[in-house]
Amino acid sequence: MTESGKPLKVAVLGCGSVGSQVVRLLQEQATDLAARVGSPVELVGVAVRRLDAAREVEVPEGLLTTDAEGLVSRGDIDVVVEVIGGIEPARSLILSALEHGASVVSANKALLAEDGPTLFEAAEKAGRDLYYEAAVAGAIPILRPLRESLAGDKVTRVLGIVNGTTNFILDKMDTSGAGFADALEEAQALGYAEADPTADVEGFDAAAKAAILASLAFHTRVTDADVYREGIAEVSATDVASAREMNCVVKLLAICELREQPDGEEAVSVRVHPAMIPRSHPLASVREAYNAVFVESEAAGQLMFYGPGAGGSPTASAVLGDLVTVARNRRNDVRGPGESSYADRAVLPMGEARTRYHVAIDVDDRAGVLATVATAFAEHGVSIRTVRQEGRDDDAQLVVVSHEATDAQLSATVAHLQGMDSVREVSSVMRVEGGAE
Ligand SMILES: NC(=O)C1=CN([C@@H]2O[C@H](COP(=O)(O)OP(=O)(O)OC[C@H]3O[C@@H](n4cnc5c(N)ncnc54)[C@H](O)[C@@H]3O)[C@@H](O)[C@H]2O)C=CC1
Ligand SMILES: N[C@@H](CC=O)C(=O)O
Ligand code: NA
Repeated sequence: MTESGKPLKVAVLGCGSVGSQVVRLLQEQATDLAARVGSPVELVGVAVRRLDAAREVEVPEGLLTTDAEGLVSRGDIDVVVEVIGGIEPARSLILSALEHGASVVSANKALLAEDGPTLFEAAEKAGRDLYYEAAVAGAIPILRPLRESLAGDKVTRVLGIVNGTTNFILDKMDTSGAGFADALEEAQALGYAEADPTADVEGFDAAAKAAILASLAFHTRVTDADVYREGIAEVSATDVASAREMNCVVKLLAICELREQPDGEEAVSVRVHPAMIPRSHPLASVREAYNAVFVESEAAGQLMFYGPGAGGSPTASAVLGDLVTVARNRRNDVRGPGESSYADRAVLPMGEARTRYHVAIDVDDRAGVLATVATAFAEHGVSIRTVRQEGRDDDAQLVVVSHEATDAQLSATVAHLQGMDSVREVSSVMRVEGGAE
């Protein structure tokens, strides 16, 4: 056991947006952190790519190094904070830190979603902690509640707005009627969206977070490769207006569900895509670049976690929370809860996901067309909840909202519709989530 009073040594890898704020908080909160941990928390090294780069924080003399591997393998480091991002060298550095006896705190959703099990097994073998609260929804405490507070309950569903950039864009489209391209431009001008917004806009960032959420919620291993993903680039101003007419709003959702199979086994379904949700749903009120995660569990019912999902300082708050936890554990020579994957559940293909659908179909405006469209839905077992028709000279648009069906049933229906003479185009298909059937 580390003696009371003996400093716990912390190394930070990366001094960018998050790392600089971690370094700042470690310095500014040193007295409180020592009191909370029970020993001083001493920053002993900060690995950077370039010593002469401009930084948002002043790093004390002699702590900067470009030799990250040398820092994590010193052998006397208690906690390594990895805020470099990306797969390599972050993975090798975390593995080396664990092998050399350090516990690890990381914000690296991409790495945890792609190769979490390798890291969890290394932490287990080393008898050290690996915590990553900042990796999902930034400052919002969601991973610890799933791992610890809800450990005695059964989580059945997690619905998350876990990407601030796309939420900002969709919110702009909803409030101003802007198209996707204009809203993206505004997000970039305000610094929310990166110059290359692919990871956010195409849903890769949210899919990584969905994999991490599903793994913790359902005690099983889910990687980003298991997650069905669609981004928001195809969401049109018309889709957003259509949602508005139904008193809904379009959000990019990470949806993790526990599904009972016909054989009684439970499997998981994990998907990220734009969806309409009723304006009365708590997630509909999540505006601008905020994040929120809505959790449904058997005993607790419905819970909502809300706050800033990104930004250097909010993300550093989550990193520091983990740091205090693992530092306390080091001081007491114990480990906190590690990976829980005992349930070993299958991940269902997207075709087996069940939800409702909003389908806009451009058709010839003549007698019998509505009946043939309804027949196409019926033939694939998709029950229609409502139909609305808007006439335009000799053509019309039918807007069909279905009851729950599988994605495979809906895809077959759309293919059928597209082959019909009276159908000019299936102009939009959007899933509808978060409401009563
Ligand atoms: N910025 C945010 O709002 C959030 C970030 N995260 C995660 O936090 C991590 C860090 O993100 P940011 O700080 O935004 O990125 P950033 O790009 O601002 O900072 C990363 C820093 O690591 C440095 N670096 C890269 N390779 C290095 C190496 N081999 N040795 C030493 N330093 C190296 C870079 O020079 C850069 O300064 C990522 O995993 C990201 O996904 C998570 C939640 C929110
Ligand atoms: N790019 C992400 C920030 C980090 O998780 C977002 O827009 O939410
Ligand atoms: Na978080």
